[in-house]
Amino acid sequence: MAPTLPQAALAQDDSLKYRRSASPTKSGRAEKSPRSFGEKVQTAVRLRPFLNLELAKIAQWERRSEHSSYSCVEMKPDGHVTLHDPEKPNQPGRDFECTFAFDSSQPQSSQYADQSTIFEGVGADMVMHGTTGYNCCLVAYGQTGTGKTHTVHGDWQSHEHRGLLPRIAEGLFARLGKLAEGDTWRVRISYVEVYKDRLRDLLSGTRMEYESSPRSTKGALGGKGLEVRAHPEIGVFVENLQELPVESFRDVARHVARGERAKKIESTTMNNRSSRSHTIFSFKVEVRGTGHNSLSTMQVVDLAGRENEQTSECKDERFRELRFINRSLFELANCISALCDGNREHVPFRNSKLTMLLSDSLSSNSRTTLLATLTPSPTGFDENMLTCRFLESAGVGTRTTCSEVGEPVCHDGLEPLTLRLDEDSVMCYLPQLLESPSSATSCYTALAETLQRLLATVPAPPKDSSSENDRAQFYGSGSFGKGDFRFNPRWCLAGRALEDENLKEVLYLKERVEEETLRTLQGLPDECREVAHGLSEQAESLGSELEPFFNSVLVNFYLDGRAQIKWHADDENCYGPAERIVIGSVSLGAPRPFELRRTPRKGDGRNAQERRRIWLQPGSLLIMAGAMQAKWQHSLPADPTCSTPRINLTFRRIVGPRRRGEPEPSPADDQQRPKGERKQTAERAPAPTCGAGEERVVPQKEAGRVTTQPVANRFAAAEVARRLQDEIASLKPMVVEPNTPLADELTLRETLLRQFSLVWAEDGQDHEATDEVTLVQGACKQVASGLRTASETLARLEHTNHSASSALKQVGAKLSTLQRAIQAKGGVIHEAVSPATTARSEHSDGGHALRGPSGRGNAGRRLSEEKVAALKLLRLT
Ligand SMILES: Nc1ncnc2c1ncn2[C@@H]1O[C@H](COP(=O)(O)OP(=O)(O)OP(=O)(O)O)[C@@H](O)[C@H]1O
Ligand SMILES: O=C(O)CCC(=O)C(=O)O
Ligand SMILES: [Fe+2]
Repeated sequence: MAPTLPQAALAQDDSLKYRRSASPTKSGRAEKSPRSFGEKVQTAVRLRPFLNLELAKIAQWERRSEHSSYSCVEMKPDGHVTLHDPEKPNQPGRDFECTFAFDSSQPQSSQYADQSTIFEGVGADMVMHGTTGYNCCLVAYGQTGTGKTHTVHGDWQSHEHRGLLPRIAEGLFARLGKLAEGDTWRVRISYVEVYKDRLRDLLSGTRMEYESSPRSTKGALGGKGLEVRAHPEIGVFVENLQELPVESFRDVARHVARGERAKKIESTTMNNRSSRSHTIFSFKVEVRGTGHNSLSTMQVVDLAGRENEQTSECKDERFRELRFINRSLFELANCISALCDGNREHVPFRNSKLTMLLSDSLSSNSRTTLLATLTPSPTGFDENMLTCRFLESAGVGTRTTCSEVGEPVCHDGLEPLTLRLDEDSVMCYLPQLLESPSSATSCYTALAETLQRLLATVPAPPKDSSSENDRAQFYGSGSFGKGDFRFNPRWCLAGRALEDENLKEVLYLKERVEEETLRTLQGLPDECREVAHGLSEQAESLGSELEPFFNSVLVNFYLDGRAQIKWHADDENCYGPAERIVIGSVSLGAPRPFELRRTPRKGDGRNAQERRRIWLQPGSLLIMAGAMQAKWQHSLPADPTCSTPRINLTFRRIVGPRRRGEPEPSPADDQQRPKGERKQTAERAPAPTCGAGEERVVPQKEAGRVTTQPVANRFAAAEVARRLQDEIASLKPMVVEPNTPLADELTLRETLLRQFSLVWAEDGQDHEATDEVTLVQGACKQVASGLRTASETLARLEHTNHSASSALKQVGAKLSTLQRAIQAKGGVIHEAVSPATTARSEHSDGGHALRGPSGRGNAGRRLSEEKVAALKLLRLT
């Protein structure tokens, strides 16, 4: 049965097109061409049948009639695959397109793709390319137990059940046998295993054990150490790896059988013969003929299977292996993202042995096939989604990740780490803040439950995967009073009312973080303590009973690996001088990488930056101290291999608001930053701001109790506008007739939105820095009229409507900034609607309006009770 091919692939002889685009060099190595990665990569998906264990599970569901249809994957013609979320049976499913979609789920079906179908689809081409001087590479990728090894190897002994590799070997020798008379050929093979980021030669013939040190270059006892090297002429190679000459399929089979015995295979709950290592099998094919010589490499890669670290039942050594597997797959995904992003100069191949080994195949003009394996089991839906997204990212390639340059120093061990980043910046990492991994899990579960409950009360985020969705999707901040904690969820600037929450998990974590931060900072080596000036003094105040050291926390909720936070520093003025900010960051849920780079300076080349990466484990504590926020930036990059949520809590100390007279960063300052920096910084989830527009000096003690702070920045503006727009969009279909209550509400919200746009449009301008009093006046008038309309809107909307009142609070914050700005420039604040004035009006509770120096104001306008109430509210902020 032929594989299902998209029309595009049928329309042309793709192999011919490929051949024309790159010619083999004299040395046989294909030249680099401008061909983009997405173009030279083909993607294939193979769906395996249900396994007995899975069928048993389905039998259980059937009894409880929970599921009406079983397979979560639908294979369609033309390379289309649809994944159905078993939890949402009424939704249409998510479509993916690839070059080949092989359906091996039902052996009886006429569509059934057996081993020979797979070879015809993706293997035969490789043989053709390999014997005509082109490099090619096939990478089998997928969740553990989905059939990668079955597809790559199958049963070598059986003609019918042989997998791709034996079929490629067969095809290769068959083709070489048909070369013209006089042509000669030579084939050498190698077989290397990457286990826990260490290499082993599977053909070396010795029964090998790994050395204990992961950094050792000696991969095996009894054999020479293997190391990946890069050579400008010959490319990437493995030093000391054997390349054995072979002349027939039988030779290859014999060597592979021996290698397979040495391979790291263990039984896990997901697969009783699970590959715990990645293996790369290479054929080097040299052909010498009259008029042409060629040399090419064909690689067949059987990756170890990805598995969810949160749900995995793997323990001890199996779990440690799993972490290495997932990390290296993350690096592979990162490289593929970088390759797809045509603008990226650097691909982070050096971050793992696996990616280094594949770098030539992926980056030179080699033909790459990514073959992903899927399970039909509904329990595998999430993992299938990740697998398909991985393929999609290779095909579409718009994702950007942040680990593009430099050589990060990685830390993913379990031992504590203290890094003196430079003369006065220190970072300490404790992989386990809580007593045990299980207490981290239960803390995560409890907190996640509350956050999910809060999320359920606000509008869902937009479905698209636009850049808006690319950062932490939910955040909140809170502060600590005496023995309690108030949390303000902030996913909901224009959403429904949310009760403040006293999250006891946060209180508990805070106690642990303070204790550990104190201990860690006091225990720093002298030279670190001294250079990180202010640390000892700060550490002392940690012990004070009167005042907690950390008086605020920012909570980020990352739904899955797509949510990310781009490069930034937590250097808002409210934390005090950037040279001495201490932040304690707790991670719960999915492990994610965290990256550091020096704050870019003007003129820095893209590769100039020093970088670090550490993996933040669930239950870990990262302390950033000294001048770190002044000299370094951090980011939490997207992780295409992560499907589960993560919660991060950064405990901070707010020491006061933006200092008096200090201007907001002007667009001119912004221009000094390297390109690309501005947008990223603006887009990050805001820290618990102390009110960018607010100048009231908050006494230190009071700072701990400030719970609601206006978020006066462009991010918030965009967010408000977007939320309102979303709401309007969701209301529109419901409005059947004009003059209905819903239609009225819609109109009101639209008005509110317009007002916001006006108000916030001003936000990018630096009112304080300019001498243009008129500018301030203009803005002031806008705000006043925005306030008026918003108040009227509030009056007509439900009194308790949180969206309107929180929106008003922000308008209010803006208003008071402008009031002060006008005063500073000699303008006149006209308390036009003083209590005395309003006493003459029907609703005489007081209120005020604002006038610019021109004297034209809103005096005398009657204010409704609601508006007055709203204004009172505003004055509290
Ligand atoms: N297409 C298929 N037809 C029949 N059985 C299959 C198919 N694919 C996989 N299987 C069976 O599923 C089980 C798991 O397959 P396999 O070991 O190849 O998975 P894997 O993806 O390599 O797993 P890991 O990553 O853990 O090594 C095996 O018992 C295998 O025989
Ligand atoms: O999630 C993290 O680990 C980092 C969060 C962060 O940097 C921030 O919120 O400022
Ligand atoms: Fe941060």
